[in-house]
Formats: sequence, C-alpha cells, structure tokens
Amino acid sequence: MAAQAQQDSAVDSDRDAVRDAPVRDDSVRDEPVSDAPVRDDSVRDREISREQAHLDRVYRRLEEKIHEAEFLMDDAARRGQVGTPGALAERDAQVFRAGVHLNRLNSEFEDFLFGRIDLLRGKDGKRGPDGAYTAVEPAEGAVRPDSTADIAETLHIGRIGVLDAEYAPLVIDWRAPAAAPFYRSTPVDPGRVVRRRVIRSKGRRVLGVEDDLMRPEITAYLDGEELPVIGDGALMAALGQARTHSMRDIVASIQAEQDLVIRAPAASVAQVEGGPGTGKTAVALHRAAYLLYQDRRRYSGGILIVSPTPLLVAYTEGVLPSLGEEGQVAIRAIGSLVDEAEATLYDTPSTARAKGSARMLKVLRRAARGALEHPGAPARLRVVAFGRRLELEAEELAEIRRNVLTGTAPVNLLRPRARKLLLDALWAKSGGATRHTDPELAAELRSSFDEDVTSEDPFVAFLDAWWPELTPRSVLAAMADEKRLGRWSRRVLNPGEVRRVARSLRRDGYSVHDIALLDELHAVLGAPARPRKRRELDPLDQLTGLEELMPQREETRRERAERLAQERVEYAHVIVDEAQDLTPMQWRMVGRRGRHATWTVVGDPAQSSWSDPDEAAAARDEALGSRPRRRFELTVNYRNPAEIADLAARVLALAMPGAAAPRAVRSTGVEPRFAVVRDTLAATVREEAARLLERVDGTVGVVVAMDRREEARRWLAGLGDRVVALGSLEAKGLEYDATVVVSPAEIADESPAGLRVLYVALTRATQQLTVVSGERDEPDAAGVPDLLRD
Ligand SMILES: Nc1ncnc2c1ncn2[C@@H]1O[C@H](COP(=O)(O)OP(=O)(O)OP(=O)(O)O)[C@@H](O)[C@H]1O
Repeated sequence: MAAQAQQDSAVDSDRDAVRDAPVRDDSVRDEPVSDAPVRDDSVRDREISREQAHLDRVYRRLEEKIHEAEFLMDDAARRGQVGTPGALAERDAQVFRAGVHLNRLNSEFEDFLFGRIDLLRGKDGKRGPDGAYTAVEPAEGAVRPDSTADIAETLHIGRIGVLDAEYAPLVIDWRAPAAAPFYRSTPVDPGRVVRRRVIRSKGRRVLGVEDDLMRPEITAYLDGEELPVIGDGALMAALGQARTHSMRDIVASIQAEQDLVIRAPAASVAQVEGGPGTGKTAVALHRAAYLLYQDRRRYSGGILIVSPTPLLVAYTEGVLPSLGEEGQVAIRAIGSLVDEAEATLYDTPSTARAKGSARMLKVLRRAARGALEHPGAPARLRVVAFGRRLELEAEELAEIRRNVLTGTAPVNLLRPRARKLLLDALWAKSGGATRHTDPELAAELRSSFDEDVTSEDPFVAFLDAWWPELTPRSVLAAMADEKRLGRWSRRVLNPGEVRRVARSLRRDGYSVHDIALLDELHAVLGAPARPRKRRELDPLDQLTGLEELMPQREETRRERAERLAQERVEYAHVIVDEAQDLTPMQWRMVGRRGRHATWTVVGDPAQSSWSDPDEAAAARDEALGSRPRRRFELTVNYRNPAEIADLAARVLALAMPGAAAPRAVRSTGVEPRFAVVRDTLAATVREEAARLLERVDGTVGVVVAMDRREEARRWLAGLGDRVVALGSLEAKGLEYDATVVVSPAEIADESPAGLRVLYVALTRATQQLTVVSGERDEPDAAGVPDLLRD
C-alpha cells in the first residue's frame, strides 16, 4: 500500500523532531559546492498545481474583497458630503474600517498561504465561527476496519483568514482554533489529522509542498483518490535556509511544544524556559500576534516586548508585520524604555553590577533628596512684606527642609509643602498673627500676606533655587560628584563602587544601566503637576457664552482618553525576552510598565550575564506580584547543528554543572574548526571570517570580548556587509550562518558571569563555527583552547 510504503519517510520527517539522533542536513557544506540537483516528480508537480489552483481562488477572492473595501471608502467619502454630525461619525468609522481592511489585503505577503491539513470526519458535526468543524477527535467509524478512511475536511492555513462569498473558509487564520491541529498534531497524538502539508510560495506562485503523514497506518482517500505524501520535511528545509540580517517568522513550522506557549491563556504569567535556539524569541513574537488576534479589544492597551539590545530589536522587527500585526506592539530595547534617553554606552562589569543592584534604590532615594542641596543653593531668604524686612537664616531653612522631607511623597510633589512652611515661618516672624483676634480678619490678613510675599520676585527666585524642580537627569548628574555620591551611598556601596559609578556618570551619554536609574528617579521624584492646557474655544460654546460661564470646565471624556494615551507608560501585556539578563533595577523599571498587565517571560538561566541571579529573581517576583504562573519548557535546539551544540555543552557543564543542554535536531557533519593566532590576531580573524564567507550564503558574525569591539570592526573592514563584528554581550539573541568566536578565555574572564556569556557566543551559528585562540587560551596541539577541551 502506498501509504504504508511511505511510513518510513513520514517518520523520518516527523515534524516534532523529538528524537535522539539529529537529522543530517545535507544543505550545509564544508567546501563550496554548486546547487543541489532538482528531482523531477510528476506527483509533486500535480500536487503543486492543485495548491496553485487553490491559491488562485484565494487571490480572486481577495481582489473581490479589495474592491468591496474600496467601494466602502468611496461610499464613506460621499456620506461625508451630507455633513450632519451622525453622517460624519459614520463616515469616520467606515473609512477607518475600510482602510484597515485594504491595508491588510494589499500587503502581498510572501507565502500568504502556507499550510494545509486533511482531516477525518469529527465526533460531531459542529462548525466554529471560521466555518471549520470543531471536533478534535475523529468520529467512531471514521477509519474503516480495513484501515482505509475518507478525508472529510481540508483546511488551508494562512496569515489571515479568508472566507468565500458563501462564508466557507478558503483560508483559516493561523491563530484561529481550527488551525491549532496544524501545529499540535503528531503521529503519537494525531487527532483528526491524516496529512499535514507545508506549502511554500512566493507572491502568487506556489513553489513547493512538503508533507508529514500523521496516520501512516491508514490509507486515506480524498475524492476517491489515494492521498499522496510529498517531501522530505518542511522543518528541516526551514532550518537549513541561509540567515539574513532579519529574523523570519516560523508560522509555517511552529512545533507542538512551542504552540502550547503561543496559545497559552493570557490570564496570568506564562514563564518559558529553554536553552539557546529553542525558539524563545520566535515564540514570544508569535504569541504577541496570537494575543491580539484572540482579544484585540483587551490588548488595545498595547503589548510591550522588552528586548535586551537594539541589535536584537532590529533583527526581530519584521516578524510581526509579516504575521499581519503592526501598531499595537512596541518592541523596545531595555536601554530605550525611557523616552528621550537612549543608552549608547556600556559599563564595566563591576560598575554594571553596582548600578543594577537593588541596593541602588536607597542611594537614589537619598540622592533625590540630597540633590536639593546643590552648590548654588541660597543660604538665606530675605523678603519685604507689609513694609518690613523679613529673613530666614541657614539654620531655620535647614530645619524647614528637614520638616518637609519627613513626608514620604515624591520630592517634586513636596515643593508646595516647602512653600507653605516657608510662608508659615515668615508669617511667624512678621508678627502678623497677633494683630487680630477675630479669626476671619486674621485669615484675611494672612492670605494677603501670602499674596504679598509670593508675588515678590526674590521669593520666587529663592524657591526655584532652594527647592528646584528636579529632573531624573539632574539628579543622575549630581551623582557624578564622587563626594556627594559617597555621602548618599554610605553603608550601601563601598568606596571602589562609589568611585567607579561616579566616574561612569561623568561620561557623555547613558549606559543601559543608567536608563533603569533614570526611570527609578522619575518615580522617586514624581512628575510635577502640569498646568492644564486651556481648552481650545469651541464655536458652540462661544455662541451660547458657555465658555464664560464655565471657565474651568472639567476635561471631557475624549480629552481625558487622549491625554492618557499620550502619557501611557503601562501596557496590557508585557513580554520579556532574555529575561535572565534583567537586573533588579531593570525588573523594577519593566514592572512599572505592567502593573495591571498579563505577562510572558522567556529566558534561559544558563545564558545569564548577570552575576547575582538570586537577587534578580527576587526583583522579578516582586514585578510579577502574586499573579499565578504557568511554566513551560522548550527542549529542542533548532538553531545549532549537533556538532556546534556538543561543543557548547562543554562550556555549559563548566558554567552550570548539571544543567541539561537542549537537544539539537540537525547534524551537518561539519565539526567546529579551531584556529590559533598565526601572524597577528587581526590577520587571523580576518582570514577565518573570509574563509567562512566563502562557505555560507548568508551572514557571518565575529564575536569578541567587549573591549575589542572597535578594533574587531577595523579587522573586518572591506569584507562586505554579510559579516559583522560584535561584542560578546551584543551577540545575545542573534544568529548567523557562521560565527568566529575570538579567544574564549578573554570572553570568559570579562566578568563573573563570563562562562555563561561564552556559552551564548558559542551558540549563535546555524551552520559553521570557528574558534580562534590566542596564547591566553592555552590551545593544545589541535588548537582546541583549554576551556573547550573535553
Ligand atoms: N518551529 C520552528 N520552525 C522553524 N524554525 C524555527 C522554529 N523554532 C525556532 N526556529 C528557528 O530557530 C532559531 C532560534 O530561534 P530563537 O532565536 O527564537 O531561539 P531562542 O530560544 O530565542 O535562542 P537564544 O536563547 O539563543 O536567543 C531561529 O532561526 C528560529 O527561526
């Protein structure tokens, strides 16, 4: 039987890839070779043209929908001319809906349609909102006693859903419940799925199909014809593709354990752990698209994805638009979370350690108060009121300041209280309190005294200098003074830390750790009350004189909504990528953006570059609060071939003894290459990078210790834009076809978490890895550095 005969190949291409021996990936070459041979296959061609016919139908339908949307826009424009308020509102709503629709339909997605499942008859005959049958399990008798069965339903899966004119599904949105079996079904637990097909297309042309048979034990018929099975496994094809400088979506080949995370209910915190290359970043991005599809209204509050570096943001930015989602999701690097302050600098590990620690909280609170006493602060206050000269001396002023600061409110919000206590003290000196016994007259006198004093320029100037409105930047700048910082850090930071932190703050620009300090200071200082903008005059109000009658009218609901949107720093869902790297201060910063949010937190403790994971875990727990958590684990490495994964596992064993490395699904037969410095380090690295550029079609990453970044860029000058140099910390989350890791010992010695950083560096390549060793690496005769020996 044909289906039976295909059993072996179907098991070979088992999409779950859960097996012990990695699959040999022959697309990878050690030596440059020409293109692989193309197989002529008439069944394959026939299947491709069948899918082509379906895709043509889909595009015809899309064109009809585009015309409908355009008609809607025209119609809306006509309504606009009527001019009544009702018609105008309706027009706005229509234009908006039609615009969104057109926009989505007009984007010519590469592989708009990418999947298909052929299903057995289900337990009941119920259909879901997308027109597909809802049953997960097959009906009794769907498979006949002689192991034959008929396909009862065929679903095509794509980036957005398309119904035909009769509301039958032409394409099911990948996020719809009916699409779940496409990702979840396995030969062990197939449900109704008999055959799962990945369709590869470009623009409107179908290029190929790859099938996996989920029920190899039966012979299935579709329209009386036996169901053919084509292909060598779509997953392997996807993994073998050359990498560019942008990440691709994985929508056509999401694996079952990943799908569980993507579709997890968003009620609380989904905590996802997995080793390098297990798809954590990919899953996080697909989850954002899924959540928006599931409950667009709820997530109109915005989804924030926090990424470790601007490089990773740039690498991943295109994924959501390719899934049909834009606008509602903000992907921000952890160093760009505070508006108008972009991190451009790196701190040394010891400075970073001090700045990232929760100990800084105390320092910042003291600094926020201490910064009020700046070198230019006036020592005394002199005013004239009721014709008398009144003075407050330094001691009295200090006493008033102490009094004000007993309050716990943010420093900037204490300014009105400071003003009031100054006036009280001046009033007491003026003797005004004894002039009247009648309380009403006394109050009147006091109020005209206050008015007298506060309208005097010297008082206003004094208050501005003595209790200035502090900004996070000004306080951080004050901390650059080592003496002052020493005072504010007493018994919190040691003198070495004080020196290093102060010195780092004297540089031009901010480091990624400074951004969390700025954000904390923003909270500690409090935003000063903004004078409310006067409403623009409404012509209707002018006619009726309402504006005069109600000069302080409350802001309308719409105005309030607009203001809140502008001021938004909180999100409905927060996704933290590479969560293992967040310092306690960064957790506080991210936590403030998701106080009422649901969360997805993905990370890998073995890749943490933070030296005190326990302190960070405590800060994370505080940010996530008591929300219930659901834990997920990703176990399969889709990035590295087994040859590279095995080498990296040696460093993992040193960095985290006993930790399990994820299982690699591919093997290339190409072992990592070990090179020792020949002439100069620069020349050796350049030669090795050039060698790899010849062997791979895509990108090459050269990973060096952080303080070699600049020189490494010079080493590679002129080799073209397929190759990039990166510091070890910048390599986080990224991947290349091939990598050169320069001096493992230098990377490992950089910081207390250096071995884990080296583990990150060694796990970036999808095809080939070269390790260059200097003397410090103590390479053996084969060039293998001490740290990487078995
Ligand atoms: N189901 C899949 N189908 C195809 N490719 C996949 C799949 N899952 C992951 N990949 C690919 O594997 C690579 C690694 O994925 P990703 O960067 O998301 O892993 P990660 O767990 O975030 O890794 P790291 O912890 O090292 O940053 C990417 O190229 C991704 O596209």
